[in-house]
Amino acid sequence: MNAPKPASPPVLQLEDLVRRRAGRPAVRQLSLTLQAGQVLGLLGVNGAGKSTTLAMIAGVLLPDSGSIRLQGGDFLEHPELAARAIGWLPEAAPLWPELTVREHLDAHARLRGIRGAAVVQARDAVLERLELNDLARRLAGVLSQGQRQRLGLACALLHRPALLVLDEPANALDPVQVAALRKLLRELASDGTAVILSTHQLTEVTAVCDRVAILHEGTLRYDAPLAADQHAALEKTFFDIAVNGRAQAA
Ligand SMILES: Nc1ncnc2c1ncn2[C@@H]1O[C@H](COP(=O)(O)OP(=O)(O)OP(=O)(O)O)[C@@H](O)[C@H]1O
Repeated sequence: MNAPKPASPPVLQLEDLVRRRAGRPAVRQLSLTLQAGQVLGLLGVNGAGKSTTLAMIAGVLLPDSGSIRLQGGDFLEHPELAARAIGWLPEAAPLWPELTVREHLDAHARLRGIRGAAVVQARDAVLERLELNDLARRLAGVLSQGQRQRLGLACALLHRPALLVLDEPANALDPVQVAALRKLLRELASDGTAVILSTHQLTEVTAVCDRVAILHEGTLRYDAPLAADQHAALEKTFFDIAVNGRAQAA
């Protein structure tokens, strides 16, 4: 008889993450696990610690203590794991104004270790997916905010990461592009990509996420699956935590 196949490790495991900023705790003892194909919405009021959490997951900010495992590997000991496994879109996509859209994608491909014909393949796929073909030769410095956001997302997706980390991804997008982003995230999730996104928009969470976590003053106060049609319940939980610091019984 064949031995049962071992289950894949979670895409992301945070254990007791702590990070102080400007001498004050920004994230406290944060633990959570994300599986392939899950879309987690990270909510919280301004200053709750969302961006700090995402920056630690993306590897651009070191935790003071705690551990981060990516696909089972210790990410803090092997930061190179992030280049392969993570696609990261910070709050404002970091772009070089003097490079074209296409040059950005080529540069990102090389940074991710993609070489030769695979560069063109990866670049063309995201140009198509993010509807950037018409802008391929345009300089990033003259793109509109929404177009910059789409280019940032294309850079994050280029190497088909196992985990996509998005800080306010719908910022500056028009309603047509918001709908396209929702569809894209659902498609990625059904292909097994894990997504963690922070947002202030509860509607974004109810539209695309199957799980929601709420941070308050750096502490994880809520983490639960989100079924369809739960917008009203989520709104109540969010405001309970934002105003009283904890969820009230239904
Ligand atoms: N660069 C920084 N230097 C010092 N303190 C910072 C810095 N960035 C954030 N902080 C502090 O860390 C805490 C958490 O901020 P963070 O940006 O993670 O929250 P957030 O939930 O993403 O907020 P927002 O919704 O406003 O973007 C806040 O108290 C903030 O003042």
